[in-house]
Amino acid sequence: MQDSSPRTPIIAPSLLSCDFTRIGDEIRAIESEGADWLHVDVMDGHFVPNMTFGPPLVQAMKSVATRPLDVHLMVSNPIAYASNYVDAGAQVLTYHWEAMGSGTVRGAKLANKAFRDAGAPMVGVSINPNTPVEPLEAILDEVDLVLIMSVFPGFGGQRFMEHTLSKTRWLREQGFRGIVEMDGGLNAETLPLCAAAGADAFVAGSAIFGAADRRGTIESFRRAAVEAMKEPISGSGTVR
Ligand SMILES: O=C(CO)[C@H](O)[C@H](O)COP(=O)(O)O
Ligand SMILES: [Fe+2]
Repeated sequence: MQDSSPRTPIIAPSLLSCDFTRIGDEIRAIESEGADWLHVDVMDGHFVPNMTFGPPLVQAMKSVATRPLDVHLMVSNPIAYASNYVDAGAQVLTYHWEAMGSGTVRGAKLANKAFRDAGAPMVGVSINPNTPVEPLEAILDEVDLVLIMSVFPGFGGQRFMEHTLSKTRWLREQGFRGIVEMDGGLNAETLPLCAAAGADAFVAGSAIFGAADRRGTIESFRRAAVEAMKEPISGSGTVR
């Protein structure tokens, strides 16, 4: 089944690439430059080899943000921290499939329930580039968003992995009506491929915060996504 409802692009700059010494100013600026969501990469030094934002810092971000905080938990025990991040202000709270019982339907169902019970306004599940998407079929009716990682999680500035596009297409082929978000290596060349494959939320860190003209970059990303979304979902675009 194909979903033919119109999709609206969500551009989500990743704060991982902002200037941490001026994070409040960076949030205000990127919102005024057109960000729809603020993507917040939470890393625990265990699930991924990097560490970033704890709940107090996310709460501080929330105190200046007017746009939804899209919190991507790259942590080994997401259930233990769900209520902390909801209380801190996460609007979208996403865990990793691989973190739950090494990737099981039972584990994911536990996380979905725990996140709902914690009061998460939107619940998301994410998969790494080497994790198959098909097992998620059993939980698609329980989540608001699926985040397809197009790089291995842990660091910004990596190269987009083209094979991940087929997972986005597969989700739409199943008739998944929630948000499909892609994250990692998105830029002017790769973002339209994600949109054409069926994604509607686009995370970009280095391509936005590293741009001389952030407003123009966000605008051009949005235009490219709108254009790509006009076509039926198909094809397997190539990346040079
Ligand atoms: O989840 C992430 C890394 O684990 C980031 O959201 C992602 O890497 C964004 O950075 P860039 O756009 O520079 O690839
Ligand atoms: Fe992320």
